[in-house]
Amino acid sequence: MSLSEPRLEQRPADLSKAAPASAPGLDPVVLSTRDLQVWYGSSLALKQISIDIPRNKITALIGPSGCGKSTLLRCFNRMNDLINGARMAGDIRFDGDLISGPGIDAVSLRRRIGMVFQKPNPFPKSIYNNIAWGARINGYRGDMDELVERSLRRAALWEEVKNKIHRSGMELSGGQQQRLCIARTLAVEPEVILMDEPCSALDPISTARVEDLMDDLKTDYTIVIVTHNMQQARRVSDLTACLMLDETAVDGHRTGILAEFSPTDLLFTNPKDKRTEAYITGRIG
Ligand SMILES: Nc1ncnc2c1ncn2[C@@H]1O[C@H](COP(=O)(O)OP(=O)(O)OP(=O)(O)O)[C@@H](O)[C@H]1O
Repeated sequence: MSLSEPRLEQRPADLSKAAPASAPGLDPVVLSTRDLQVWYGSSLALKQISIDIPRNKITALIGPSGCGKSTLLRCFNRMNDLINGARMAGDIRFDGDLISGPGIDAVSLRRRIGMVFQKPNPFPKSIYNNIAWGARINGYRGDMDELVERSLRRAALWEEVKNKIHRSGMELSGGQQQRLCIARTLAVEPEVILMDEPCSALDPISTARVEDLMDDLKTDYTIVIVTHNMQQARRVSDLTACLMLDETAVDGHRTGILAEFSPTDLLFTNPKDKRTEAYITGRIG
């Protein structure tokens, strides 16, 4: 199936139920959902998620396993369209434009909302071509050498690879591969970078490099990161959304809900929601 052919079925949003979990403050909102629901087959994976993601901030999504963090992340650039049986209801807006409806060009959406995955996944190509390939496909007509260098510099990798730019990207360490994947994402000049547990396969030193890089990137990009690591959420994010499993679900399905969305300092020191408190103190696993 072509990436540009959305498979998700649409149902109208019941906006009356949607109480947005807005980011406090005056930051402009770049991504928002209203009463977002996602099913896999007949199983409701996410229930009534209404959230406003602010621009040029790092927003962390935390919560117990299976509460729908990755599902929510994938909604933002329509990656769930690629999953058989996935469907959603509700609104998702990007820069105010509805992106959850039919007829969305998912390829150009994913150019503007890039994604970095848990396991570094460089192409089996040279470091240079890992950057240049996507840019060429996207019709880049500028100076390719300059784009490759700029992207690698922006991802804090240039100094480590500048003398072996035509060697395979697969020869790099795991942490370097992840920064190469970030450089590849940056090369198509997205506005938002979605990161799904980007450090879970990395050692502590590589993790620290990626975290430093994220902090640097937020001046130009909005970042949404899924992490299991609460210390990481505390270290890197400005805001944290805590998803939990819906205790009222009676059909045995695991359904995720948004328990709390707050500035990270506040969420970890003075959580408003009892379930958030139970999760961050380790009483819910
Ligand atoms: N491709 C899929 N097909 C069917 N069900 C899925 C699929 N992906 C996720 N699910 C289900 O949706 C629910 C949410 O999964 P998701 O991976 O989004 O949660 P998560 O919070 O990111 O989990 P984890 O922390 O374990 O990675 C789970 O019950 C999961 O089994």
